[in-house]
Amino acid sequence: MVSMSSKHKIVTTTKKQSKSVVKKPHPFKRSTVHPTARKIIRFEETETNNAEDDEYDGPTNHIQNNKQQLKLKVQSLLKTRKTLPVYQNKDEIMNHLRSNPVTVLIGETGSGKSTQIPQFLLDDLYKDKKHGSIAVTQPRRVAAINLATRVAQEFGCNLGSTVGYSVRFDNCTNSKTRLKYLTDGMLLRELMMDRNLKEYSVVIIDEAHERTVLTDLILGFLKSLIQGPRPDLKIIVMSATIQAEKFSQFFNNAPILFVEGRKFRVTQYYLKAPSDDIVDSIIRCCVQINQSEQMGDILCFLPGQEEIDKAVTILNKVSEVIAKETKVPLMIGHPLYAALSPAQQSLVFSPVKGFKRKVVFSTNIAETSVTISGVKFVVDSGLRKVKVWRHQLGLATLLTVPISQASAMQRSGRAGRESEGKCYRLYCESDYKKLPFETEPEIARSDVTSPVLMLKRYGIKDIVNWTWFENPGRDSLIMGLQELYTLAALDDSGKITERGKNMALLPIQPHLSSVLIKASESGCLSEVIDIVSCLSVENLLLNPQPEERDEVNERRLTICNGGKRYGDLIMLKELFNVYFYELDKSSSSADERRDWCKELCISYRGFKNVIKVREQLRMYCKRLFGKNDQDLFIAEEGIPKIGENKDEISKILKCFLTGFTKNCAIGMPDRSYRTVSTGETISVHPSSMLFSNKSCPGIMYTEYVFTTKGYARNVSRIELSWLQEVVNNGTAVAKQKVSE
Ligand SMILES: Nc1ncnc2c1ncn2[C@@H]1O[C@H](COP(=O)(O)OP(=O)(O)OP(=O)(O)O)[C@@H](O)[C@H]1O
Repeated sequence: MVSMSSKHKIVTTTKKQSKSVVKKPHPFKRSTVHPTARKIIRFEETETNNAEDDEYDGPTNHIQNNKQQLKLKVQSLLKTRKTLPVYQNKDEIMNHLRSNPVTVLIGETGSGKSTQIPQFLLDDLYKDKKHGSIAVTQPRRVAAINLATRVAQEFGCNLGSTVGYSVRFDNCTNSKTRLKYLTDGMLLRELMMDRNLKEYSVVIIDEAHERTVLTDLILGFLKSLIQGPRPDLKIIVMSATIQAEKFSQFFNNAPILFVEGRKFRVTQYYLKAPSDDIVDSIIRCCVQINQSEQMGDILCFLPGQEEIDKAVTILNKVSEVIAKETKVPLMIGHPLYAALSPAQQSLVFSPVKGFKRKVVFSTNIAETSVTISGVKFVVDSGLRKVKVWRHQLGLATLLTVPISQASAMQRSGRAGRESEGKCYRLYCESDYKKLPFETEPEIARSDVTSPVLMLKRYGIKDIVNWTWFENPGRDSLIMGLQELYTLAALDDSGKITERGKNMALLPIQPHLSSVLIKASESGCLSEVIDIVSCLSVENLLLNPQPEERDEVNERRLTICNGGKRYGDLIMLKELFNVYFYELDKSSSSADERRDWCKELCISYRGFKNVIKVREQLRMYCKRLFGKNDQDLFIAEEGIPKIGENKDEISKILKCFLTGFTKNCAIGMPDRSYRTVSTGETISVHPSSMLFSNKSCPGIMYTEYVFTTKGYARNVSRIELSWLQEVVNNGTAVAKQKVSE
């Protein structure tokens, strides 16, 4: 059914049939794990369309190679497409989109918004021989890649030709691409290069309800574009939940189009009593599903990498034993989180063969837009990790918090993509009702330094009164401006400097960008790129089990002479050198490298990612700083022994100090550390090389975590004179930029 918001008349309706669901006793109830789980929500089901297959009405001239194969795939997928509520209402939807410059489109999960609407628009572009392309933004890279892959198949082209994607460090498009799925960060980057987005005739903001900082920023930019230089740009804001009014009001009461109906029902089950060990509960739930349910894969949502890695290890061990003893499918656990390489992430999409059941343990990166073919069951811990920025202190804290109801719906929606599904919520129904309805917009709890830099790069003078979708507040903006001034990205009059412009073009946070820029001036770019690459990969160094910690630290210390004295940044460089120069470049086998990583409790996959990020950063730096290979690779003659070179180390650490001046603490006579920004006491995290070194005059850290108290992570030893030198230099740079 397609209808306009209550303010508007209903355009058209198709028949909808509500089926009552017969309540059968469910094995979940008999479980030793969740004896009290019960079914409480029924989902309505829309009537499926049994219409005859039409001829595919898309253009045919885009099919280039392997034509026959692509065509066969198109035809088979067309059958599925036609059952989607969005496809069934194609004409009404397209009439509406054609006649409105901005539309807010609301549809249930799985109704076909993300895959179908862009294709209808693409057909229109071809039919009407129009110029321009279509951009579809996604909050996450996994979703962008997954959708582009699927849509290329449905459309009948090779991925990266007519349909492609662009995510950080991976661009799969060519000059013929007309439909591009891209992360919102990439669209913002394009905006920095092409102010009016000339390339596009349509921009679709998908999953707008996620309200990431970057989505909010794009909404603001789009509004100023259609009110200014691009009145012709068509904008579609797509969302699965009911924040519709807010989006509509922002775009001067743009019409809201509701596409009702989901294809498959998902039944929810709740616990009667809350569980306190979420990993244990999730494993038990999987075992129970495996024993009592029909074939079908399982998707589990956990808050973070640590819980996921633990769950994968336990499940794979348990599963082997159970499968030997009883006649149940062998469960194969797979992790899915942002820090994995794209190749590792893509493994979760491969089907498992034989009498096996795939169990994917994911963070919320699989929560929206992603379809993992074969998944019939979702198990939801109800938790997620968020970074909360305390702008008064200039510190970010990582917290595990309950999700919103909207997130819970999205998560359960992943079970009903190809057939009816079941969602097991590992919390009580009463707790579900207490959850906030929507996820709090990220901008309300984030550091806005990076967004402010983008706005400045774009030429916005009055940041406070810009077309914010949600204004982050004066205090937060002023903190962002101050931070940029400290980084010499802005001059005294608040204008962006050349340094600031370069910082905005690098695909990393402003603090790290400023470190790279300083390194390019100091002649240690190559070394600093290596360290920044390590820092850009989440959880490269894994947390050893408490009983192994001393042993692992001892092993790390043996390799890292410099790290022992100067801390974690130098240790990263030393580890990188061994991995890259001694293992990766020599003929060491993958197994040898894996074993080396295991001994030191380092993520092997993480290191492979580091190498890729490093390549990309080198490319950016070459372009930006006009460095040639010799400048960049000068340190590579022989195996650099960074730990023995004091001057080199101080040069490197001073570069980091330019980006992290605020993240420093001074050693006190009682051997505690006090932060330079607020005077608070801060402790060195036990995971740091400097944990038991109590004699540093000062420390610099790239991360702050708050658990029972404030901890500095990624800690380096600094001399207080360096701090003075860097602060003085910073002021001099700012002054010089003003006089220029
Ligand atoms: N990679 C895929 N593999 C198998 N089926 C897929 C895939 N991608 C999409 N589909 C099918 O197309 C349907 C519509 O997907 P689409 O992403 O367009 O829905 P949506 O309305 O955008 O939902 P959501 O907002 O939850 O992502 C899915 O329910 C599924 O049946």
